Amino acid sequence: MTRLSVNINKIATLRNARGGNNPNVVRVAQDAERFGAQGITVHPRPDERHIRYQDVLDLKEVVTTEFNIEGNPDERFIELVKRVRPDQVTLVPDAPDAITSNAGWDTLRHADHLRRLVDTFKSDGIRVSIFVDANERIVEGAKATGTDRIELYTEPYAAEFYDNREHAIASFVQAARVANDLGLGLNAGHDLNLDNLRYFAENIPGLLEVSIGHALISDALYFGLENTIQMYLRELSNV
Ligand SMILES: CC(=O)[C@@H](O)[C@H](O)COP(=O)(O)O
Ligand SMILES: NCC(=O)COP(=O)(O)O
Repeated sequence: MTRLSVNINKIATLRNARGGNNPNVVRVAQDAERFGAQGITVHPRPDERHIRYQDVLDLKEVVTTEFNIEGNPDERFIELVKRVRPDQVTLVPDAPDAITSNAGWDTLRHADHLRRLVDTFKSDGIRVSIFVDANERIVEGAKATGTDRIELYTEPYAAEFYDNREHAIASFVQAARVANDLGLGLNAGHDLNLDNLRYFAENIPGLLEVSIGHALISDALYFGLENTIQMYLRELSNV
């Protein structure tokens, strides 16, 4: 079974546009759970352009499903995650000025750094996932850090999906097989949507979780949040 974690960054983007508290990020998280989300994901960035560090503290008080905090592990992020102790932390190597996440870790080059991070979070009982490209050697490198899971960066899959889905997914299937063989848990995310989700989930062995934000929140403008979450869950059913 593949679980759906709803990324609520874009709710905070909308809230921040006016400086008030509408929409209310905490309330949306609670509603998303009520509508069937099996997890809540947030990605605080140093400029707090969407999720603020205070949001993460507030969400910790109310989230009852899996709480997943993603981000680049700078000092402030590490301190926040260790204070909040979410169910899962996902380490993402994006630069502070990146518009959005645009690559996974080079787990070979940053092996020592990642090993230390994995140790520090695991010693607090936090499950660790490392954001990676679909590349066998990179997955093997992730295993060597001691991480519990990896999250496959799915933007290249999403970008090629409409032209050639078999080709788009091939490297992801291979990377997933390696992860399965190594006993690494498997998550995935970035640019997954109602068109490409089922094909991905049906073809990736051992896919435990997808985190979806941008497309899901955009779809909610048309279909409403409750319907939209149900539509995404339907794409994940019977896979
Ligand atoms: C790690 C990942 O792929 C997502 O967290 C994505 O980066 C969403 O972040 P933004 O909402 O800031 O684009
Ligand atoms: N980890 C990926 C995520 O949380 C959401 O990414 P996106 O759906 O906003 O591209």
